[in-house]
Amino acid sequence: MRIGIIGFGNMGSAFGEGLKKSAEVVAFDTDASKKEKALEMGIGWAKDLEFLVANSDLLLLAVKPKDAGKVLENLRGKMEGKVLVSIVAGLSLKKIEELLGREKVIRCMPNLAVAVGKGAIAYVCNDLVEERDEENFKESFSKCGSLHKVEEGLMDAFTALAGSGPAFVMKFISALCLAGVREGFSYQQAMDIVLDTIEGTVLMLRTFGGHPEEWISKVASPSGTTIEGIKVLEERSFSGILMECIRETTNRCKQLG
Ligand SMILES: NC(=O)C1=CN([C@@H]2O[C@H](COP(=O)(O)OP(=O)(O)OC[C@H]3O[C@@H](n4cnc5c(N)ncnc54)[C@H](O)[C@@H]3O)[C@@H](O)[C@H]2O)C=CC1
Ligand SMILES: O=C(O)[C@@H]1CCC=N1
Repeated sequence: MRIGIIGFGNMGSAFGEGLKKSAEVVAFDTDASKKEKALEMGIGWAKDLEFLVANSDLLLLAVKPKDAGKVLENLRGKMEGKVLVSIVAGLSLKKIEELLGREKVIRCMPNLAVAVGKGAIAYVCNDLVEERDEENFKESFSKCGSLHKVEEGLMDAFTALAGSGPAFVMKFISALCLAGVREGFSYQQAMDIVLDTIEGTVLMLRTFGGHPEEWISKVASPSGTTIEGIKVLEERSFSGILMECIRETTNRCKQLG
């Protein structure tokens, strides 16, 4: 399988790391300075878009929303039945087909954790994508994280929860680290403690299952320490704030469409 990455920025290069494990990967970017990083990663470099398309079986569109339209118009009539996978936030299958023409398209929403093979990746196929196309997609992209086939109507919410998710998790981690510093740890000590606690908590939930609120009751001893912290989170509407965060992120994604 030969995969051509259009746009070798944050996401294009992150995907390159995972996709090269099971496919021959070539990249193209209008910013030639990205070439060095691609070659260092063992990824080929195409001198132009036409060369990339001619030497790929599947194309990954990894440019910003503002740049996607002109790329798709440049690809029009050149796909030769190949699959286009778009990770552009808010860009619907319908809009892609308006720009590209009636071609095989998979709308995909990953997150940056594809860089370490632990991405959360949603996808939806248009009606022209055949079973073998989807299998080829899953074979390569499953090397970059967990795949979630979703209805296109949930893609904007997935973008908010998972696509933007690493930024919200990093904000949570940063706040806990600062809290640790406030109590007397160095920042590095606090980060080590926080990351161990989050990693252990995730593993506990994935290993034993159950509902997060059940786990909170296992940790919060009667009249103990934890419940004082939970009280602050409830009083300051921690859950409500996160719901609004995801709602506004989802709405912005809809606006991009
Ligand atoms: N950053 C993230 O965590 C996520 C981003 N996305 C989506 O991925 C897409 C890319 O995002 P990033 O990688 O963060 O952006 P980026 O700005 O880091 O990378 C985009 C790359 O596209 C290149 N480019 C621009 N016009 C081009 C053209 N005509 N032909 C070839 N290359 C061109 C730019 O030079 C740049 O290197 C966006 O549509 C974004 O919505 C999706 C999920 C997560
Ligand atoms: O912030 C953005 O628009 C992109 C899409 C999802 C994550 N980053």
